[in-house]
Amino acid sequence: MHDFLKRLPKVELHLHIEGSLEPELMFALAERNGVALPYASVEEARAAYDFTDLQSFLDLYYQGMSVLRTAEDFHDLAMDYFRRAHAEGVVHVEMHFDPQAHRVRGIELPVVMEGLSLARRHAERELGLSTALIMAFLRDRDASEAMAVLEEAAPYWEMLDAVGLDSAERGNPPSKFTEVFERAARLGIPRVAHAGEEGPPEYIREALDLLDVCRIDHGVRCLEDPELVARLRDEGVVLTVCPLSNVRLKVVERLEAHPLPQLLEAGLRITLNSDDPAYFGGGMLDNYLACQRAFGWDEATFIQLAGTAIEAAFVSDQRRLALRRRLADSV
Ligand code: HPA
Ligand SMILES: [Zn+2]
Repeated sequence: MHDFLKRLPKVELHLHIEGSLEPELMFALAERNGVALPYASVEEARAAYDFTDLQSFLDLYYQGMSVLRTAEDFHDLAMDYFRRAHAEGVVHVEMHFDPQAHRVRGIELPVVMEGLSLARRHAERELGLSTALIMAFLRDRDASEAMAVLEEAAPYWEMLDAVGLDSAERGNPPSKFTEVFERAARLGIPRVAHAGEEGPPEYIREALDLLDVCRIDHGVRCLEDPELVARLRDEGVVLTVCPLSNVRLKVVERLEAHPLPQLLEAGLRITLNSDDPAYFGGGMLDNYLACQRAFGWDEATFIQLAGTAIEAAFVSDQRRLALRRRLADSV
């Protein structure tokens, strides 16, 4: 099964590129940029990744990215991840990035865009890995700031495959960002949002009704609301589920207790993703393998999951056909 899951062409729809920063690269960039870290060693950093909830993770996540200062840093960050992903059979990556988390530390959007854009071109050329870019707004900051970032991104609108919504969910409902997402819609930019990770099912409804999203990131708490589940199924809304993330952030107690089997049983369109692989104990292959161990899924189930991700990806018709063919050829 390991060989099959490694070979399976996997498409990742939910990844925070800043959350792919492994402690080794964090230390290398800290040295390159003269940034002090609160850890004495790579091992100490890893040992600190012991989270009680989403906020306890976000505190370390925002601290970790302090080493990212130049376009080269962002390029190296993304290429480091793309190489690892490619090595484990990932063929397409859609990455969220958090411009506000960089702007508050004096790193402006053009620096981030230059580094990530270069890495995307390198990944395509060197690895045959296609990528998409999702500019995320931090929901625990003001909507006016998100709007300002969207306007500031005008030179890059055509490079954005979508805008997203992440960071601390509780107390920050999607409705806070209705105007920002309406503006993105008028610009023709697709929309996704984190909802129903720690927040209630109502946030998933709001994301659909007010933000007009085409995918829900996480969404696992939908099961608390049978009517919502029926709607998600009828409308074919794709959920980007992150199994190891949910365990590490204590959304579920352990993977065996994760509602993934119920979500599939309910007829929902489910995908598997790594979220923040450097912090949550593994990348795409680790997530697939962990699900195999926890749920005993057969090959057909993984082919279905990988296929759903291909159908929901922000890719051209031509690329989607190529990905479908890769999937068919791999099994
Ligand atoms: O898992 C997450 N949830 C919400 N916001 C995030 N930002 C990075 N990772 C996450
Ligand atoms: Zn996420």
